[in-house]
Amino acid sequence: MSDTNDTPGIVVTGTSGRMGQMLVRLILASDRARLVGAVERPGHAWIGRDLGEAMGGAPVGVTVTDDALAAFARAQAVIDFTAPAATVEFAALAAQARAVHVIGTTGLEAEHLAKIKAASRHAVIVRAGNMSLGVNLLTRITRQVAQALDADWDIEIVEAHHRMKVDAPSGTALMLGEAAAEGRGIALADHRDSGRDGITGARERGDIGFSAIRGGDVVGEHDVIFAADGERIVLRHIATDRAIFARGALRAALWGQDQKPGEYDMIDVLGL
Ligand SMILES: NC(=O)C1=CN([C@@H]2O[C@H](COP(=O)(O)OP(=O)(O)OC[C@H]3O[C@@H](n4cnc5c(N)ncnc54)[C@H](OP(=O)(O)O)[C@@H]3O)[C@@H](O)[C@H]2O)C=CC1
Ligand SMILES: O=C(O)C1=N[C@H](C(=O)O)C[C@H](O)C1
Repeated sequence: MSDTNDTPGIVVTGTSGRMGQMLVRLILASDRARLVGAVERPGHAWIGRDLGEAMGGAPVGVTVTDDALAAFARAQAVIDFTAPAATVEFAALAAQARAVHVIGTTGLEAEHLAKIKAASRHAVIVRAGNMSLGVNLLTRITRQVAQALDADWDIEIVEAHHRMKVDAPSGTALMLGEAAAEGRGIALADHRDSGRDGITGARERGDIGFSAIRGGDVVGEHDVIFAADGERIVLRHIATDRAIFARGALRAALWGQDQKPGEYDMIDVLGL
């Protein structure tokens, strides 16, 4: 049963996480959406508590639950920055509840993506490895530059993130790699070179290389390097505040209200 208030009701999953807390604050401050649910995994210390109090502030009237389906059934959208196994489960439940599912989770593999695609037959899913305007614009620029240059220009993607990040290459790096491959007219899967270590041999012409740095509290930095003999082009995005991802996700949740079931990305949302 849906809530009757005019603005879309939103459930945030993984509310105790870095992105979860950022999303909660953004939605509570928004006059375009309402927070109607907060989901954590069974056994989490926040279950049964008021979300605001669990976050160390004033009560907000939303009790943290592990019953995702019941929460989703009261919502028009679910914003989900958690982990691959949880996201696949949430995709099926959001589809059952006919709620828009905004997926920011990265590290998704083919088996996860297939299940998300299946769920998108019944509901709107917006998924992107990076929800910021800047990075999505950078994917467009990357595609354009890759299209203009031939394989004499080696493409390398270097990313840096905080010490707690669990997946590599980052979702953003893969988005940028896909954009470069598209511009060059090749399949990334056939030319991806990540995790160099030891006697690797010389670089394969036409490959797209990935390197990952992990340390400190880096929010997210990405360089797309086009390196030729005698010159180099570097396209760079630096995130200094996770609010850019949260704002993009909320925008996607609102945009998704008017769409037909299917799988979308931030390029669709932003109209880039
Ligand atoms: N697309 C984008 O723009 C961005 C994507 N991300 C991605 O979002 C994801 C989360 O990042 P971040 O917030 O930094 O990570 P955190 O580890 O801080 O947060 C993840 C949260 O999800 C929770 N969670 C995991 N499994 C479940 C479950 N089954 N049910 C409910 N909650 C669950 C975790 O709880 P617990 O601690 O109990 O495991 C945790 O609270 C990552 O994949 C990251 O790469 C991050 C920023 C931007
Ligand atoms: O885990 C993070 O923090 C981030 N993850 C996303 C990614 O994998 O690219 C987006 C952003 O860079 C922050």
